[in-house]
Amino acid sequence: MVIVTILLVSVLFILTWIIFVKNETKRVLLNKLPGNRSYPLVGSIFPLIFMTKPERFAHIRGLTKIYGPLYRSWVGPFPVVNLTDPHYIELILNNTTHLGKGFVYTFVLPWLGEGLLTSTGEKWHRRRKLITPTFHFNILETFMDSFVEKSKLLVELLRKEANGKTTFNIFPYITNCTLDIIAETAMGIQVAAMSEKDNRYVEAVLGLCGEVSNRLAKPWLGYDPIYYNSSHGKRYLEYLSVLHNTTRKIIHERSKLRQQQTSEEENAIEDDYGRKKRRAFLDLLLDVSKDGKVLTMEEMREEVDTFMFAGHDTTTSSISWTLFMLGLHHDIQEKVYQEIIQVCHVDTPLQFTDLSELKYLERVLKESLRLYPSVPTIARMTSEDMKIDQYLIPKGVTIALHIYDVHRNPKYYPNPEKFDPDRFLPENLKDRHPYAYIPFSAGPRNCIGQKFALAEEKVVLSYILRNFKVTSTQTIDNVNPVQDIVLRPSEGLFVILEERSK
Ligand code: HEM
Repeated sequence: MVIVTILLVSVLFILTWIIFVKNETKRVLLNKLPGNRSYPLVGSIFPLIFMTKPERFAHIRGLTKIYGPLYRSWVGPFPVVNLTDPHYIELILNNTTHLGKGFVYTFVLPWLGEGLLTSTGEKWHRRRKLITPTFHFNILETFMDSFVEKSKLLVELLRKEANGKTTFNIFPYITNCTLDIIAETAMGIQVAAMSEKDNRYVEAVLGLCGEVSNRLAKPWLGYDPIYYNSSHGKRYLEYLSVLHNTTRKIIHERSKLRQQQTSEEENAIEDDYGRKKRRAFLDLLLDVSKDGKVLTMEEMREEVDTFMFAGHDTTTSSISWTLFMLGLHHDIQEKVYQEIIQVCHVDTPLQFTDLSELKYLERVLKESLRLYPSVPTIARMTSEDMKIDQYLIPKGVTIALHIYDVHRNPKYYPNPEKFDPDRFLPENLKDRHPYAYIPFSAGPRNCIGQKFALAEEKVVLSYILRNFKVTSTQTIDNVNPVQDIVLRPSEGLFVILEERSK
């Protein structure tokens, strides 16, 4: 054991030294940018090592205040340029050159492989073209039945907690609901997460995302030989096995269902429950993987993993933070409620056409995503040298785009901490910089599921808010956000629900 440790430490030093020497030119150029002091091996993120996750999140926010909207940091031996002003963000996102992702994404490669989120170059381009039609606006209408059905089930489950006095964590309820929705709409199968008590898939997503953020804060864990021999790496592999087993099972179940279908059923316009039939995202993947020419089985698994994750964890975060904010602002919640009872009829389910009428709810959702963007930071890799202001940023540098900080920049959002949905009234939008609001990123690699997300969120929130009055029992100051890929409350989001009279 001692020999293995000595060997691993020696490998670590040699690797760090090689990267250090290789990065000499980059170091000279990037050290011209403002930024905090850097140390060998750990780079400039030394303070993060001793911090809790909420402290790390708060610390990174503080760096913008100290160094401004353009600063550099060193994550171990890797350079990162950080941007928090829309003018700089536009240079990266509105550009077809820097489409590759930063080194951070390599930590999710064993899980998501080279799916749409992580792939680059020609591979990404082909996949994006292939998958885009399955999330087209026109297809959303066929998902409505599923959004409504799952929302109703969620309301029934929440009813058991809604006694007007018990405080409980609403986050897991929302997670199970969005998981059921993505499984049914995109994969065409039922995972019944809402009916299970402890869902291993959900636990594994949470655990694996947490491991990725640990790797970032402890640079020595960035080296695979060290990581996979540590307790962290071993846990990562356990989570990975649960996740891949789940997605393989999903693919298997959908294939079996398709084989059982007669050609009559296949061509039917409606399913057995009289709901409009749709071609699920997974059906498209299965069709083009038949002979392995367009996608191999493993490539299909990568996309299923990508969409299962990106399609539920982000919407969970957004719905939950919206409820949290409404639970703190009862006046705004009341306005949303009034709109919902105007638009939605008691006896008939919410219709797709109703969604565009829920204008105030939409502004509330947008404002919540401004303050609590589900993905607080994204990254790109420069694929050629570029200039930002007077600084030359060389090829091969990770650019971190801090969406969270852009959205709280007082230059674009006066009194930025204030929850004010009217910031999204058309008259207040017209003069705002187009890259000052980017919860779904922007440009060619923007979120493919953003219309899906907004439609789903409106339905789920309408059903919850029509049935219950929500009160948050945490404050903004003690809710402690953390970034485990997605923005999460460190301990959960605690609320009291009170049943509304029908
Ligand atoms: C509130 C909900 C959501 C938010 C805030 C959100 C946000 C984002 C962001 C910021 C990106 C850019 C990531 C990057 O550059 O690394 C992204 C990409 C992506 N999102 Fe979403 N997302 C949401 C919901 C969804 C849903 C529901 C799906 C699928 C059904 C989805 C699928 C994807 C995929 C596949 C990509 C990669 C696109 C590409 O690179 O071509 N997202 N999303």
